[in-house]
Amino acid sequence: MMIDKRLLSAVPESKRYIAANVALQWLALAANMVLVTAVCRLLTRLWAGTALSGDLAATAGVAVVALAVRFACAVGAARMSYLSSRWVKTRLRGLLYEKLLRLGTAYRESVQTSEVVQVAVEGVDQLEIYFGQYLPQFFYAMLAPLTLFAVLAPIDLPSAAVLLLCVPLIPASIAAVQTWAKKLLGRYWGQYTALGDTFLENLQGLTTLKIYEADDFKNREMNAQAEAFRKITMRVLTMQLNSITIMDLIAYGGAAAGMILAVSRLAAGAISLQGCLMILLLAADFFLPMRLLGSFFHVAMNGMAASEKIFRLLDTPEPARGNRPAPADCTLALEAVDFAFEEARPILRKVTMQFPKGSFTALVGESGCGKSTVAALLTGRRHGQAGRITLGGVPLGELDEASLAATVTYLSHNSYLFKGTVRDNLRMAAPDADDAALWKVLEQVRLADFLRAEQGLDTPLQEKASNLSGGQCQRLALARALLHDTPVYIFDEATSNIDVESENDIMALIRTLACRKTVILISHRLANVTGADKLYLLAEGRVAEAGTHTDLLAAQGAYARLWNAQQQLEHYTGQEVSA
Ligand SMILES: Nc1ncnc2c1ncn2[C@@H]1O[C@H](COP(=O)(O)OP(=O)(O)OP(=O)(O)O)[C@@H](O)[C@H]1O
Repeated sequence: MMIDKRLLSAVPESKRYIAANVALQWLALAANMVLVTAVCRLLTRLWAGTALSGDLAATAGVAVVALAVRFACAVGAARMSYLSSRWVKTRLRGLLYEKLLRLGTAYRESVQTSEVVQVAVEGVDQLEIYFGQYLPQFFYAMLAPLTLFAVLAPIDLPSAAVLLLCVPLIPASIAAVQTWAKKLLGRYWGQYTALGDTFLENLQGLTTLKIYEADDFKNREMNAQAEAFRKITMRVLTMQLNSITIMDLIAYGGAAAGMILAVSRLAAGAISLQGCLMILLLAADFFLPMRLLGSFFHVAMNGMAASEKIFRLLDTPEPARGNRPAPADCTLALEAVDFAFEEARPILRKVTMQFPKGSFTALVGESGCGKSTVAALLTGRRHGQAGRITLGGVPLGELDEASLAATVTYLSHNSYLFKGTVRDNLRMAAPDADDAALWKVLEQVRLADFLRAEQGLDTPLQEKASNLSGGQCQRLALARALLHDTPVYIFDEATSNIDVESENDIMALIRTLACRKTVILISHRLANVTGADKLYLLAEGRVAEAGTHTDLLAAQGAYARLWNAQQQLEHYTGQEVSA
């Protein structure tokens, strides 16, 4: 009940540090008992007037040694706590990291980024106390009263028995609140991650909120959420404080009961003065370890609530992953694929498409018709609910993920550029590429002149390359994609959000690339796709039309209507500009 076996077995290395910690605390207790015995003997002799001249020096010597041992044990136990905590952090964060890697590119299908951050940082920190302090204290709190009982029982069995029997009242009081506390802490963690989620989102979207003057509204919304979190935090603290007060009452009450009994036994002449003094001085030690355990317990419970989240993440089903290498024939195909984010709202229905090796295919259709979803399926970031998605006839699920990544490069309009230098960002696509190769792709995307005027390949980039323009970011992302040099490229609206000059440059590069690679181009602008070997028009989750630009125009269907509408618009805009 108070020890989570799965948690313990997740970090097996911590067991020996916990054992050493308990042993050191026990040694400190033994030193304390020796000290108390020596002091009590001296006091008794002084009281009786039988003290010898060397008694004081001998007791002082014992005291110095005992205190030195206690100090060394305390330092050692703290070191063991630290080592155990260090293992917990390393191991659990390692497990979480490996899990995310195994979930692969599809990880966001099952977990939210902010939850991963909170669980891996704060959640694991909570477990540091569970392993470093709570677990050693749990075992020591069992051992200490039994040891004291073994020492005091021969002196006076009734007093020692009363003290021992009162000790379990502390864990009993903890158990009484445990079920309730568990529920409360579960809710506390739920609200904590939800608040973190909102905070992260609002922080990322702060500029947008300012532009629309919606920051005040979001502020109130977050205040309400923070207030709810404050309330539940106060409830957790109240619960912990109340429980600590109850434990204190039991601890001091129990010790007092034992002491009163010992004094009355002394008055009745049933025990010696030295025995009575020993019981008086050691009575509190029966309860202190259990009392300390009680105070760690609430932190440990918090850690256990966090561990549920950790295990939920670790238990997230992983997509079936094979280990077959990508075949030489890099023809991609979708056969009768169904896909839905929510069951009630199908996005793709029985979609069949072929992207033969070396071909140039375009996906077009109205916004929201599922073009990017097809791209996500082809790159393994999403998984279809029915049908087959294959590369060279091999289902994607059977392919080794690295091999798929080495075959297909995906470039969207918001590819991630990392903080660092231009070289760092390019090198992640080709770690062995030399500077000449990097400059070559930068020339191709027409970014070289700009970078030469800056600091060349060492030009620093801020987070998300916020110190570059939209067109420059897009060109740099394209340079990185070209450097990756895979047989298949998927461009998903790679020219949206940028100026006409950049768009023309990038489109020219994509067309050149299409002469030697398999290219799949998703574009809302039909003028960009007229040269494609085949066009697929998606509508309402189905392939509505397929063929070359000329075929589809001749068919006079939805594509032709879309084409005419866009032509009219571009012609009209052109006239407006020239007028
Ligand atoms: N993570 C998601 N959860 C739920 N629904 C989603 C999610 N992502 C996309 N959708 C929905 O799936 C549908 C298809 O989205 P998709 O991004 O594939 O469209 P698209 O054709 O690429 O659109 P656009 O041209 O505007 O980029 C949309 O209706 C969208 O609302």
